[in-house]
Amino acid sequence: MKILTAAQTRQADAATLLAEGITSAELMERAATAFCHWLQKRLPAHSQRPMHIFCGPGNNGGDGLAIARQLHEAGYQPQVWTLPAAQPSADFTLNRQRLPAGLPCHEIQPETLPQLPARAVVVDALFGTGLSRPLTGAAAMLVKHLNQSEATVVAVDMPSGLLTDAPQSPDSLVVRAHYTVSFELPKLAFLLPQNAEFVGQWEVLPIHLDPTFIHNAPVDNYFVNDNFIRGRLPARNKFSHKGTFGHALLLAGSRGKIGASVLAAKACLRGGVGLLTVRTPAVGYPIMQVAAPEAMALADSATDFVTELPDLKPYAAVGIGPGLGQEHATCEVLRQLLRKTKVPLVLDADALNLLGANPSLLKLLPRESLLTPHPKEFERLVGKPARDDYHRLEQLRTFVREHGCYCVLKGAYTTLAAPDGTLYFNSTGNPGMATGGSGDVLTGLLLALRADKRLSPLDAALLGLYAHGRAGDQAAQQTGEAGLVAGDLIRFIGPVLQELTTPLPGL
Ligand SMILES: NC(=O)C1=CN([C@@H]2O[C@H](COP(=O)(O)OP(=O)(O)OC[C@H]3O[C@@H](n4cnc5c(N)ncnc54)[C@H](OP(=O)(O)O)[C@@H]3O)[C@@H](O)[C@H]2O)[C@@H](O)CC1
Ligand SMILES: [K+]
Repeated sequence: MKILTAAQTRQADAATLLAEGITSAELMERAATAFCHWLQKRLPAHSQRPMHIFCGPGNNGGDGLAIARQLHEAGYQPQVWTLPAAQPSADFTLNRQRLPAGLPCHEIQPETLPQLPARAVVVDALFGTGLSRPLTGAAAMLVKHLNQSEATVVAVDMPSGLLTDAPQSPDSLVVRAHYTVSFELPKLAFLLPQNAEFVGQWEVLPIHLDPTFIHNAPVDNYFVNDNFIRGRLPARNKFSHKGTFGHALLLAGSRGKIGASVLAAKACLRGGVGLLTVRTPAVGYPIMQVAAPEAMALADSATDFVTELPDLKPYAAVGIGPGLGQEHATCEVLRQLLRKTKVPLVLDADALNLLGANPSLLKLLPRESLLTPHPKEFERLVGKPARDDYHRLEQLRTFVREHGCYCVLKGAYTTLAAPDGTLYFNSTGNPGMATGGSGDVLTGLLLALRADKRLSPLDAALLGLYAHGRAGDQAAQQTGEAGLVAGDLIRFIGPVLQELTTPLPGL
């Protein structure tokens, strides 16, 4: 799914009117109907909860007025509140005129703000994608009032006050919505942690914007949902052999952190790798042999950490990092690996910390390497903290362009950056996965997919992120989010990959 900017959303709106020969009021009606269906499914008219619909002067407010009329027709008893405005939009004015006589509509004044008890439902249709500056005056006062109330707040398209694809100044007022019901495509603002308190739980409803416009729109950001992933994982050919799926090498583990290497190894095996060899410090050798008998273990001559790089000839891909430690000798192994490898690399955890601490190593990074930092590791890699989440995304784009690599920034919407700077926001996963070892599982899975000769680097990375999150979602259904441990993810990898495998075309 593409993520359009606010300006592109306006263009998509115009293109749809042209392509379908409809008026903007008709498209607004479509959006309002989609919203009302969403609400009606969750809140029946007979619930009798007080409902207040707050409308701004533009088309977001127009949506609010159309929503009010449709809900009124469906048996709800909403009250409408409009902001005083010199020049409301044409579709606002039209829908204002269309309000039935029996539907109360008030202009908002400081002294006439309604009481909003906990039972009340607020529909926030003040501002959407057309917001152009911070809220002031009556709008600011109203948003403060909404945020102080205990009512349930549902935002139309955007929580009012939030910009679609740029940061607003830190002291800006923004509606804290419990739900944001948006149209057609997700907005960048929904995917960033700093906006979570405003956006709440979000959903996008189709309103059938012009598919040709969307198809041709150049974008920097994608949302990776099921549709986007389908078709990327080919079915296994009956005559395929171990070589097709590659022989992977994993360099991982140190005393006290052999578990990380075991988790990564098991995930790699379940990710479908042909063969797996694990370089482990001697202390990990018997553990690996027992815990993952399908993997071959190569014991290092050092007891506690990895000090030797094996001959790289047999391998289709190399993963390094989980539980590795940051000993000087291990750092030298990483340096040699970066110098010598001719196959794809997956770098995680301490491998990234070593890169961050030794910038000369970064210069050796082979093109198309795949790095999987969490925000703190990423900060160490780039050497300075981000001002905010938008700045972090810019840092990410700059980093991958500079190093010609793929970088996975782990978080609620784990973000893959491709070497050209395009960002892909993953949709799967849950907070239960914020637990030790979850990243090691991801590294193992990505290693398996990078060793699979049938997959492009981009497809391998996208599939890995998506399948990892989906395995987490399936595991959490059984364990609950709090009870989820990283090892639970592993047994869901196989079934999830099976689900994502492209079936034969139907007859
Ligand atoms: N695109 C689509 O596909 C579809 C879009 N639809 C809906 O349209 C919405 C976008 O509508 P929109 O463009 O009219 O913008 P909107 O957010 O209502 O605000 C603009 C108005 O507010 C004003 N204003 C701005 N900031 C302000 C401030 N801080 N304080 C005070 N005023 C401020 C601004 O004035 P100006 O900046 O011109 O001075 C202008 O008057 C979109 O979110 C969705 O809900 C659906 O109906 C159908 C499909
Ligand atoms: K809104």
